Amino acid sequence: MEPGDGRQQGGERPRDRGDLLTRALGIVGVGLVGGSVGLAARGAGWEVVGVDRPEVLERAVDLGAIDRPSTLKEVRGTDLVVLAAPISKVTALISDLAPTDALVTDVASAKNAIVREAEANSLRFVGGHPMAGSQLAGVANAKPDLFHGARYFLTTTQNTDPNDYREVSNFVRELGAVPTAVDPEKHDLLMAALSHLPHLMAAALLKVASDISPEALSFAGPSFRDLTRVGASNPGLWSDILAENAPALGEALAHFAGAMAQLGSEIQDRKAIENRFLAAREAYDALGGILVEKSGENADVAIPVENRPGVFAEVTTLMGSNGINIHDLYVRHSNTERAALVLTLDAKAAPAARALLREAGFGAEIQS
Ligand SMILES: NC(=O)c1ccc[n+]([C@@H]2O[C@H](COP(=O)([O-])OP(=O)(O)OC[C@H]3O[C@@H](n4cnc5c(N)ncnc54)[C@H](O)[C@@H]3O)[C@@H](O)[C@H]2O)c1
Ligand SMILES: O=C(O)C(=O)C[C@]1(C(=O)O)C=C[C@@H](O)C=C1
Repeated sequence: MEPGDGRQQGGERPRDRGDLLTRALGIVGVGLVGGSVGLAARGAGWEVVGVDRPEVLERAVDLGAIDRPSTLKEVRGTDLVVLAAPISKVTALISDLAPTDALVTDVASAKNAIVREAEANSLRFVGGHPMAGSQLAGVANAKPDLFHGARYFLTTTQNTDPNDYREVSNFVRELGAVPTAVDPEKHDLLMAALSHLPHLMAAALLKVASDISPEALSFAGPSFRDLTRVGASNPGLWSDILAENAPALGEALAHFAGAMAQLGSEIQDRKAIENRFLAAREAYDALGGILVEKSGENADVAIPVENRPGVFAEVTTLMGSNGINIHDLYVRHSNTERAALVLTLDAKAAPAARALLREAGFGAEIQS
């Protein structure tokens, strides 16, 4: 798409820099996620304008998350618009933004209703959702590398234009994330189980322990902390997300209640509980770590290592001292006695890395 090709309906390009290669990005809602998009996009050469409250935009300019403040009317003339306001505001923003020929995406944590609204307004729309974030809010907590290596869902429906999908997925790669196509309904079911239910569970666990006595929480160990970290999430954001995904979350909650009741009925049956934990461990092992996009140029090398201090440094030093660049690394089975350290390397360097690792006494396999 060329800038200035007559797409603007009620909007102007933010700035005519006489440079056809400068791409203009409009971000509506410059908070934690919108600000992180802005920082990453500016780093990738986009001109970024933002729409939010004046004090937020002032801060966003100071932090380098946007080039300058803008308006909803003006962002209609940008090449790409990212809606990054709270989820309950997104459907209204879509109808306020229409009509526009700009390509529009969003970052909201539930997709079905938003995608339907965009299609009803005939927007060029590809819904988005980065699987990265934090319990913090606001542009002050935005980070340019928030999306690095993260899965980034992009919704597809029978109405999705393949060229629009390609443009948005290229943008997602520029943010450092890995695009993953998903049907909006399936996305919401997955998120109910993988994100929304865990947030509710954290709130419930914190309540159960707090109800025992006021000081109960001060006795908590690592397992309770691991399970409840997201209980400290932004309350406004989460009441919004959960309400938006209520139908799918209802299903996940019913399933969870059934699973808890089943476990409760088996507590005295040691064999049954042992089998439940064996199944749980297998499921946990399948979680993996950060996502690395596989291309013909990269290969993963999996190295079984003991869970002991210094072992990762031994491996990374071995690679570094032999001029082998590690693009990414993650650990599988991180809570067991042994772990698998997985390195992503240039495919050409993988055989040499395997030989070096084996010489140094590590098992190492190349995975395609
Ligand atoms: N926080 C996370 O971990 C996370 C991760 C992935 C996706 N998301 C999604 O990202 C979106 C934003 O979340 P966040 O964590 O960045 O929240 P945030 O509170 O940090 O930022 C939201 C921003 O939107 C602004 N805003 C509110 N109403 C607006 C409107 N009508 N027009 C323009 N701006 C408006 C607010 O002033 C604020 O600056 C949500 O839809 C959420 O579902 C969040
Ligand atoms: O890391 C966190 O704190 C998150 O909650 C991130 C998290 C999640 O994994 O559930 C939360 C909401 C987003 O929609 C995507 C990712």
